[in-house]
Amino acid sequence: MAARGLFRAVIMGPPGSGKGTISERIVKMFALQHLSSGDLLRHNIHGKTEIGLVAKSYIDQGQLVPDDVITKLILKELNTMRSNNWLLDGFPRTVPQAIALDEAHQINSVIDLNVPFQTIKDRLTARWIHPGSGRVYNTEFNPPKVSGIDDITGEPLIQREDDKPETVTKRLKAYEALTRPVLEYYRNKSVLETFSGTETNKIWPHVHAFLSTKLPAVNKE
Ligand SMILES: Nc1nc2c(ncn2[C@@H]2O[C@H](COP(=O)(O)OP(=O)(O)O)[C@@H](O)[C@H]2O)c(=O)[nH]1
Ligand SMILES: Nc1ncnc2c1ncn2[C@@H]1O[C@H](COP(=O)(O)OP(=O)(O)O)[C@@H](O)[C@H]1O
Repeated sequence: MAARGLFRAVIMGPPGSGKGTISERIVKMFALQHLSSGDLLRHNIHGKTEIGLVAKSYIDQGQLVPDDVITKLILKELNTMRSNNWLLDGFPRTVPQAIALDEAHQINSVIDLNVPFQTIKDRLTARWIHPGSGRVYNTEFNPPKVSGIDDITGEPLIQREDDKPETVTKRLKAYEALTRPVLEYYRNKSVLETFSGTETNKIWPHVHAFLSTKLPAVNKE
C-alpha cells in the first residue's frame, strides 16, 4: 500500500488546462513515469481492444468512461510501475475513482491546474496530437516545426474527434458535475496544490518550484 520513499502525484484540471503540456515538462525535469488515462484509452481505441470499443462511444459523446472500466485499466497499469515515482494524468476524475485509487496507492501530491473555461475553449480547437506518443501541439502556442508533422518521429499529427466545440462543452459540464468534487476530496486530505492562471508558461515555474521541494531535478531548465 504505502510505498516508502516513492513519490506519487496526480495532475488534475479541466480538459485543455495544460495537464499534458505540464506533464511533459515535469517528466523531463524530474524523471517521473507518466501515465495518462486519455492516452491509454486512445491506444486501446486505436488497437480496437474490447475496452477501446466501449470507451470510444463515451469519449466521442464527451462523456466519461464508466468508473469500473477506467479504474480496472489504470490500476492494472500502475501495478507494472510499483518501483517507480509516478505522475498520473487524467485519473481520478470522479470521487469513486479517487477512493479506489486510495485503496491501492498512497498519493503524496495533487497538482490542480485552475484555468478559466473560456481560455480552454479557444485552445482545444487548435490542439493537434501525435497519437503514438501523446505529444501535444497547438497551432498558436507550440506549433510543430513542420505543419501537421510530429517533431520527433516525422509522423502525421491528428486532431482529436472530441475537441469539436460542442463536445468540448459537454466535457466541461462533466468536469463541473463529476470531477470538481474530487478537488474537495483531496483538499480534505491536505494533498491538494492549486495553480491558477491562463498561460502555461506562467503556471509552470510555480509547479516547478513546488515539485523542487519534493523531488531532486535530473535536468536543468
Ligand atoms: N494558447 C495557449 N495554448 C496552450 C497553453 N498551454 C497549453 N496550450 C495548448 O492547449 C491545448 C491543451 O493543452 P493540453 O496540455 O493538451 O491539456 P490537457 O487536456 O489538460 O492535457 C494543447 O493544444 C496545448 O498545446 C497556453 O499557455 N496558451
Ligand atoms: N479517469 C477517467 N474517467 C472517465 N473517463 C476518462 C478518464 N480519463 C479519460 N477519460 C475519457 O477520455 C477522454 C479524453 O481524456 P483526456 O485525454 O484526459 O482529455 P483532456 O486531456 O482533454 O482532459 C475524456 O473526455 C473521457 O471521456
